[in-house]
Amino acid sequence: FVPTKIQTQRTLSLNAKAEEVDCLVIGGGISGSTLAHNLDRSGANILLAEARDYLGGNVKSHKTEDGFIWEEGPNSYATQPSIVRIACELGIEDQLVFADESLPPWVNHNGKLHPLPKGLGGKGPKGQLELVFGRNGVLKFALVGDLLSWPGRIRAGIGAFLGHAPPPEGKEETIREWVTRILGEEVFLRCIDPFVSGVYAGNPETLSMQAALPKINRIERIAYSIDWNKFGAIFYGGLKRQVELTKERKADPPNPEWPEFEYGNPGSFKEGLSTLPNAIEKNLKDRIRLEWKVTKIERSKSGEGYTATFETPDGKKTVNAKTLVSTAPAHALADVLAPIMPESKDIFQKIRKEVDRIGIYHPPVAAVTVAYPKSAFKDVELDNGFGNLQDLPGFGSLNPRTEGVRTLGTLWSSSLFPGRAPKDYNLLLNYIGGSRDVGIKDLSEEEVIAEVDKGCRQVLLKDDAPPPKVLGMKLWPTAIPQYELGHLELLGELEKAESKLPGLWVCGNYRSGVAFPDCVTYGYEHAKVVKSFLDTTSSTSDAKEAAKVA
Ligand SMILES: Cc1cc2nc3c(=O)[nH]c(=O)nc-3n(C[C@H](O)[C@H](O)[C@H](O)COP(=O)(O)OP(=O)(O)OC[C@H]3O[C@@H](n4cnc5c(N)ncnc54)[C@H](O)[C@@H]3O)c2cc1C
Ligand SMILES: C=Cc1c2[nH]c(c1C)Cc1[nH]c(c(CCC(=O)O)c1C)Cc1[nH]c(c(C)c1CCC(=O)O)Cc1[nH]c(c(C)c1C=C)C2
Repeated sequence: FVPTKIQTQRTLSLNAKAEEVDCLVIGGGISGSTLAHNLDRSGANILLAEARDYLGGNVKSHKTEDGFIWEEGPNSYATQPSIVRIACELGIEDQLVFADESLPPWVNHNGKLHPLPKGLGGKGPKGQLELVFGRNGVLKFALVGDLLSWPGRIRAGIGAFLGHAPPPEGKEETIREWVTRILGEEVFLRCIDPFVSGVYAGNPETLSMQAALPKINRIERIAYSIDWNKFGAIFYGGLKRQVELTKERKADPPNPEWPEFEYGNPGSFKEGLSTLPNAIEKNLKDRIRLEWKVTKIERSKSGEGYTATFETPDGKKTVNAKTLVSTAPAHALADVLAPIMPESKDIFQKIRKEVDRIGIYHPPVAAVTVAYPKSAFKDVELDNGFGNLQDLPGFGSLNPRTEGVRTLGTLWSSSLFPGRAPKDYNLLLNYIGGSRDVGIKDLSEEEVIAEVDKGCRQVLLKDDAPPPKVLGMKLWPTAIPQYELGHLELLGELEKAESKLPGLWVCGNYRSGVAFPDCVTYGYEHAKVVKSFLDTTSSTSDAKEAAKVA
């Protein structure tokens, strides 16, 4: 119990210190920091508040004295114009590095590595037909090296070209249901299952096809919209999607002064991905509040805008903001938003029977970086003329869940970008855990590293390889949001609740896409939305003031 008088005094002293801003951005990951950067450039008076003591969220790069550069979270991005644009604005364009796009991702099948087809990240085996879908939704026509058996290829060919069962009416499909319906079980197990691990660390039996891989799902909808489920219907959908992509690119072409880049090419910065948030931090300086954790968001007492309360190393702080954007993860929000958005608990803590979850699930993933001498790698020639495994010619390797390797996948970091390891070493970033292996969070660091070392030996190393040089092991307890069945419905509810709160937006990678470039593009696009809102409301209040004076 606090006597009313003291309570009032405390409120007054808090109010006396409250900062006033045009836009308060909560969460300093890639979404929040790029949004703050763009708003600041537009002339808005902003504040960026982040719970941790650095900007970047799950992006964190390291450099060691003995010449390794490694990442605790994401390793690369598939290049989009938004990344090149922001790098130029921040003066870090000379730090951009792009990998050789012909480096394929490999899939481990029956103890042998097979290049993953073009469109799922790789260039694919030359001169062969593919039969899978690219992430951007473009259907490629190729048969995949010897990753698929002949019956598997025939089944996929029939499904793609001659016809398949129509989508079930009124029922949302999982990724597994969608792929097996169209292309068959083998394509699912050998191509799509590892691909889903390599993006969501997820479970294709609970991920929603429509929500998690929307561009691919759209191809089928386009094909069905022309009611032509015969030879070439999906082919037509793929072509139509390709035309749409070309139009999108032509509508917003890259600035000719920017460094040249290829859409979708894997990229980073010379000293790692943290170069981006570090440059934003340097630019925004006193507009950033680190170790500020938001605990409550309310309507401002004035009735205009919002008041956010933070726990900080200097005690409780409040900020009054005309507009407020949250980019904090979904699991951090239910209580914080409750005073202003009564629906928030229903949305962010919803019991979702269809997938046996509460709210939007973020599974644990451990990122373990290890290095082995090049001589420790198997001396075997890889398929399709890519060279010897000792040179690690590729993006990385993925382990389908049927292969008995606990590690989901290994990025061949020193092959992707030059200068990441001393010349006698190969640097490997392993991801282990995810929706289908949540037990990872209960292991000790040593146990996780031992599992990763075992996986590297199963796939890449000679029997007598020395123990690894361990550079880092980071457990992300809530790593990547899962776009599972019911996700789009949940986002619909959020949109409805948000529409009742003008000038407040609840955003993040659970809404605008999980990829690093999606977050950078979001920061660019959403700044326009906020700025336009600020401009409209300030011209309305100017008009009101003018009317009063008159
Ligand atoms: C292990 C891993 C590997 C990945 N690999 C890749 C990859 O190779 N390529 C790729 O494109 N993408 C990759 N991703 C995905 C991509 O990195 C993320 O989706 C992206 O970085 C998310 O950025 P964000 O700003 O939306 O969220 P976050 O990075 O989660 O940022 C949200 C921020 O909000 C802060 N916050 C939380 N609660 C509060 C609070 N109460 N008050 C204030 N602040 C709060 C957090 O501290 C955090 O900094 C990977 C992700 C992970 C986890
Ligand atoms: C095996 C586990 C994981 C690997 N990466 C991730 C996990 C969980 C996380 C991740 N990787 C990418 C994204 C963004 C996806 C997107 O929508 O673009 C996320 C969330 C990027 C990515 N991963 C692979 C490809 C081909 C791409 C796109 C290209 C790029 O960003 O440069 C495949 C892949 N992922 C992993 C490996 C080992 C691998 C292929 C060999 C690791």
